[in-house]
Amino acid sequence: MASEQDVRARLQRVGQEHLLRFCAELAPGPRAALLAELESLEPEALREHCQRAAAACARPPGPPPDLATRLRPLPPERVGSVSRSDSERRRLWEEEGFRQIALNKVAVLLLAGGQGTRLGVAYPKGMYQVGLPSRKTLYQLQAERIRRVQQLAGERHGVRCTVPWYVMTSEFTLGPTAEFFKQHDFFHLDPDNVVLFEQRMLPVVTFDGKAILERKDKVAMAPDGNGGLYCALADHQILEDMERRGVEFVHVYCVDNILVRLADPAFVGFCVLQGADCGAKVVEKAYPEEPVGVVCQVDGVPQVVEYSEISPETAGLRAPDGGLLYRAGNICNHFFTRRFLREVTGKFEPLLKPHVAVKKVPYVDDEGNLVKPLTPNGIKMEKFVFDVFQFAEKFVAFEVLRDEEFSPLKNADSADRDTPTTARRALLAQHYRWALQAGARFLDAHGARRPELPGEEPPAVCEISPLVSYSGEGLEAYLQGREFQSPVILDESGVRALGP
Ligand SMILES: CC(=O)N[C@H]1[C@@H](OP(=O)(O)O)O[C@H](CO)[C@@H](O)[C@@H]1O
Repeated sequence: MASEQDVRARLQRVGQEHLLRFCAELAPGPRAALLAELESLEPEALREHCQRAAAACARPPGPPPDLATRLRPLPPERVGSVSRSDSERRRLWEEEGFRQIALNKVAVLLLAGGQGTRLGVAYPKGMYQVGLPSRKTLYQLQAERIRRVQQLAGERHGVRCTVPWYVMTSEFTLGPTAEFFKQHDFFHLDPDNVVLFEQRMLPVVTFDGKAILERKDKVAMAPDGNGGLYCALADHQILEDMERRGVEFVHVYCVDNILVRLADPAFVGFCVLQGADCGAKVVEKAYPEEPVGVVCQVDGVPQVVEYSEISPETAGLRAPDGGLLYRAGNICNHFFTRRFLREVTGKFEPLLKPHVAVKKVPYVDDEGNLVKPLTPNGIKMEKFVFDVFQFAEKFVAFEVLRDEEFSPLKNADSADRDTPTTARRALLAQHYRWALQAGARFLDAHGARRPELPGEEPPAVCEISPLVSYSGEGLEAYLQGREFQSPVILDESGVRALGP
């Protein structure tokens, strides 16, 4: 290990020696930990990172002034739509997706390095359970959807097949996620097919370009954004692992959407049949200020303009049909060919521009007191996973129905939207719809039929295990013509009424 002197000299060279200002008073353990942490920061990279952060932050906030004139919606020929296509076309997409899954060519990759700050929990978001009757967590729902889609593809093609699950974690989420998966026996997936890997962390920087100490013995670090994926793929030889397994197509998604369809055969099939190397699932934006990125074109090149980087005027523009002009809302579900990912990691990654997020970051002041700032004081630099769309040879978007596929968990229940309550409702409303379509009827406590028009809360609670149905299929056998008293759970062992 390098001596304090060496570390100090390196930091002095790049104007960051303040990071050692409490070193002398630390006990040997914390002191060694701090020196090890500082030694791992390459001085020139640290200098560049800090300067870049301060410079980026000094630029006027908001979108570049000419962005609005360079922006266009995606041309219709690049967009496939579930609602605007006939059932035969949808069947063809799905069939192709299942075929690729059965050939073991499809993997899913979860972006799970985030800290869940808005949700207000200290553990990984995937471990959150939104209060479903089954108490299942997001991770469990996802694992079970993988199992089901493997089973469906396998049955169609008379094979056993695997959809490997790659999980990108960060320093914050790796330990607890690995532990949680073990505790739950990988939700009955083969642990060999669940690959956890870690994204990089970057120092958080003050407005004048100094890395922040969050404790006397620790630099404030933050994950490098979900676009840290591309460095992490290279750091951990994930593409080589995919190649060994014969994976050609990767469905990348973020952890917080309770309705996410892992390895969605329709989406995968659509992208494959289009010959796309890169694709994004979108839903129609609900309202101009909705915090979702818009998938569009800038100077004719496909891109996502993030909600934090679009002006309210542009977001509110209307198309001739009265809908939003920029209506393709990004739901963080992306399709990539392995070949494209290889190109990105090998060639394009350094061209991705980091985005600036200004946050309140706890720090130690010059006297060594821990301060929780009331106003933002720290710059986090993050790359965005979708910033690679510009490099695609053929980019396509796939529009799906919000009620069926998008209900993200972003905020605590004190907020109006995207909360545990809205996520739970969205899932239960979907399952209620599926049950009705499959011919179930629900009775109230007095044996009377419940009205069948879902309001905010579905009129009956019916939770369907992903192991029974992935997207509403196969339910008639259990439900056709049967009457149930709410609440009901339908899992592998059949329909189970829950006690009062
Ligand atoms: C960098 C990135 O991927 N941003 C995504 C992602 O944003 P969050 O800041 O994680 O909420 O999820 C949104 C959908 O839930 C999507 O609309 C947005 O574009």
